[in-house]
Formats: sequence, structure tokens, C-alpha cells
Amino acid sequence: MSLARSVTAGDPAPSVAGLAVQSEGLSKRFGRQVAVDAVDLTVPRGSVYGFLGPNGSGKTTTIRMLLGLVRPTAGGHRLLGERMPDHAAGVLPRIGALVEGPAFHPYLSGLENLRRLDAADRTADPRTASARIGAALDRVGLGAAAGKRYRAYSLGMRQRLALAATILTPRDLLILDEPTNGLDPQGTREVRALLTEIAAEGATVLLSTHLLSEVEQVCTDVGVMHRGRLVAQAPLAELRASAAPRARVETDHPSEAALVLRELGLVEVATAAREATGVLGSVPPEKVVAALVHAAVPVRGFAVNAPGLEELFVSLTGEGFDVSG
Ligand SMILES: Nc1ncnc2c1ncn2[C@@H]1O[C@H](COP(=O)(O)OP(=O)(O)OP(=O)(O)O)[C@@H](O)[C@H]1O
Repeated sequence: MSLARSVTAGDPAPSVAGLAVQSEGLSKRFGRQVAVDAVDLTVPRGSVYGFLGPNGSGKTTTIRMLLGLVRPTAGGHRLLGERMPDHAAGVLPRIGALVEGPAFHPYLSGLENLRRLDAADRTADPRTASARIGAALDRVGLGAAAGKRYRAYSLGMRQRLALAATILTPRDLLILDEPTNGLDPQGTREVRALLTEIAAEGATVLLSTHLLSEVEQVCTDVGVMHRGRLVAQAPLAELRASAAPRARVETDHPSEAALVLRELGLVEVATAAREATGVLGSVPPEKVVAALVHAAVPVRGFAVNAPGLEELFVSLTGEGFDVSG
């Protein structure tokens, strides 16, 4: 019996069940402008998925569609395996979202603001409210500033309070739009550590960012947006491997050189008119040179190209990424 047939009607297919977010052809037009163009997201459960792209590439609009804050022009999606928006009532309480800061009251303290939000959550037990709110404030590093009025909070503190609001109750999925925006370096480090911790506890985290370094530091998976399109999506380790250092041998005898590269254990060995290339892996470049000499392959030039993730993404999008932070 096929796996597909063992699933009862109406159940999501097993592959879908393994995904925290899945979209098909998700699209949004604003008048003539296509802001999001047929995006197929696959966010594995338990991953920290970096939704990476320059400003204006469509990340926020995609996130707003995922959360049902804006209606797609075309396409659809599932969250935690459930078709949206049909199952919104059951699924949304399991999701924490940070999109545009929640409406915090300027004259109430951070603590009082969280109390209000918590009280409005019908799924939260009022008897454990104080412990829950205190823990959330501590986790985002606002314990000491809990009694301060929101209007006196810095941008970074506001961002942390918004984050605290998303983790008041345990969530299966966090969807965060630029969660480290406006934070100082220390705050940025703390929030990144917190996200890693939340993921280690079993939740899936989808965060948008324009910082490649953020993806490299916290994410297990990445989706790259460019002008409304998802131009790449893969586990980070896979992308790193495809951006791995490659040896390039300039020679009039490319097939002989390729043979040497293969024998040494280089992978993805390829030949062109006057060159042979291969991914070095753990083979040191000097060993390649020595082997070529030993095999008497006439070499005119030798180079190691290590494109790195940044170069790989730039080649995909034709645009640079902000690598600071
Ligand atoms: N409500 C709207 N009406 C018209 N155009 C919009 C609207 N919202 C977004 N856009 C346009 O859609 C495109 C994608 O914007 P979006 O905010 O989704 O990008 P982004 O990648 O999140 O960038 P940023 O980080 O600057 O928010 C932009 O060109 C933007 O101007």
C-alpha cells in the first residue's frame, strides 16, 4: 500500500505534515505592481528559517499573507500542516507573530502591557499569568525595565517587548519580521541567542532579515527573495556546500587533470576547453598541485575560488547583501 493511500482523506500528506509553513504560488499584486510572485515556501518543522532579501523584495508582504493580514491575489498556504485561512481559529493560537509592533499602550509599563495582552488571550490560564509574563520579560532581558512606561522605552526595548508578547505562551511556530531591527549589538546578540534557544525547545522559527550574517549565525535553512520571487531555498549546509572552495586548473590537457582531481577525492569534477575544476572538500590545494606535477600534467595556471555564501546570493540576485551585524 502506498504511503499516500494510508493517509485518511482530509489529512495532510506526510511531506506536508513535516513542514511548519508551506505555500504554493503565493502571490500579491498592488495595482500593477507584483509584490510577491508565485512563492513556494517550504519551512521544515524545527528549523530556524531565514527569509532573506533586500528591502522591498516582498518579505513583509509574504509574511502578512501567511498570517492572514493581507489577502493573496493568488495561491494558498498551510501553517502547521493546516490549510489557511480555513483552520485559522485552531492554528493561530499556536503561532507567535511579530510583524508590525502590536498596539502597546504608551502610558502603561511593559509589564502592564503584557498583562493586557495576556488577559485578552482566551487560551492562556489567568492563574499562571504573573509567572508567564515575568518569564517572558526575563527572557528578552526586560526584567529590570518591566515597570517603565512603554513611551520611555528605546526602539530596542520596544522590539524586545514585542518579542516577549509573541512568547507569552509556548508556541509551535514563530513568524518574525526583522526581529533584530533597531537593536544595538548586545540586544541583537541576545535576541539571536533567544531564537536559537526557542528552536532548541522544538518550535519552528521563521524570521525575515536583510542580513546575510544573521542567517549565517542563527538559521538552519534559508529562502532568498529577490523582486518578489523566491530565487533559492535550501538547508544552509547545502548552500554552503555549493559555495564550497573549487580548484581550477588551467591546462591544455583538461581530461588528464580531471583524472588527477578525481583520484585525489575532489568532487563535482568538470572539464571545459582549457580547464578542469573540482570542489576541494578536505583536500589541501598544495596536494593538488603536487599531484598534477607528479602526473606530469602541464599546468598553465592554478587557482582556488571560494565564492562563499555572499557571492552565491549575489549571483542569484545580482544585488549585494548587508553583511554587517
Ligand atoms: N500596501 C501596499 N500598497 C502598495 N505597494 C505595496 C504595499 N505593501 C508593499 N508594497 C510594495 O511591495 C513591494 C514589496 O514590499 P515588502 O514590504 O513586502 O518588501 P520587504 O522585502 O519586506 O521590504 P522591507 O524590508 O523594506 O519591508 C515593495 O515594492 C513595496 O513598495
